[in-house]
Amino acid sequence: MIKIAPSILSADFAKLAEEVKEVERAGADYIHIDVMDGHFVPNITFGPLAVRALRPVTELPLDVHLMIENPDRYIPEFAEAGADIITVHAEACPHLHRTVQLIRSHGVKAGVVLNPHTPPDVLDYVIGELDMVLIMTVNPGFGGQSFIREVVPKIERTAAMIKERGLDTEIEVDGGVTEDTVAECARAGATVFVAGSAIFGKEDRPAALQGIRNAAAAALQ
Ligand SMILES: O=C(CO)[C@H](O)[C@H](O)COP(=O)(O)O
Repeated sequence: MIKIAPSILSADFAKLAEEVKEVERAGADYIHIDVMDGHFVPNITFGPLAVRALRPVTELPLDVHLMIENPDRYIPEFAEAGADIITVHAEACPHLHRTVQLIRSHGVKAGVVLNPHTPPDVLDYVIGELDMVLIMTVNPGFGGQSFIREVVPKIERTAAMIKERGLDTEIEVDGGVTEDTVAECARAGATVFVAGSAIFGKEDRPAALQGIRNAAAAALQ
């Protein structure tokens, strides 16, 4: 099952609702919202108010990626704003298990994000609590960066860990995902593909989204 999660970081912020509706009509599975605080990453984007504003715009799950320090401070607000999935960076959470429990206590799906340099071993004692693992294939902070191919074996290792334990945790990949790079991620075991510039940077968004989905599907045949 292949899921496509357009990242609104590359959308036109002046017409965000229309952009979200367009990718929903085009068959997107999740709306990926990149929350950046200017501390954990050097960029600033959306807060809970943006999630709240987008909630009535779409029926799709809102996949909220927190690239922030001290996420525990804001998880309740993002949950109340309408997030369906909240992912937090392992690198930002000294008490990762507690943070995951906090997300789940709000009835929201929980995920952990790994930066390109972070080994999957950090998931060892928490993976059973996770709905999603998000593997970054760029250093977080900006859209439009080049795919870091060295990360692909980490997708394979994570997929093997999930399979060995009989879990159904989703593996999402984020960063530089295009028609050209999605195949190797799919073959490695990823099932959810975040794409920002490869969708919103294109004139024909439905064709771009379908192109990524087709390339992932073809890789699995
Ligand atoms: O988390 C992210 C960056 O930190 C993003 O989701 C990223 O914006 C994806 O964009 P692109 O597909 O253009 O690489």
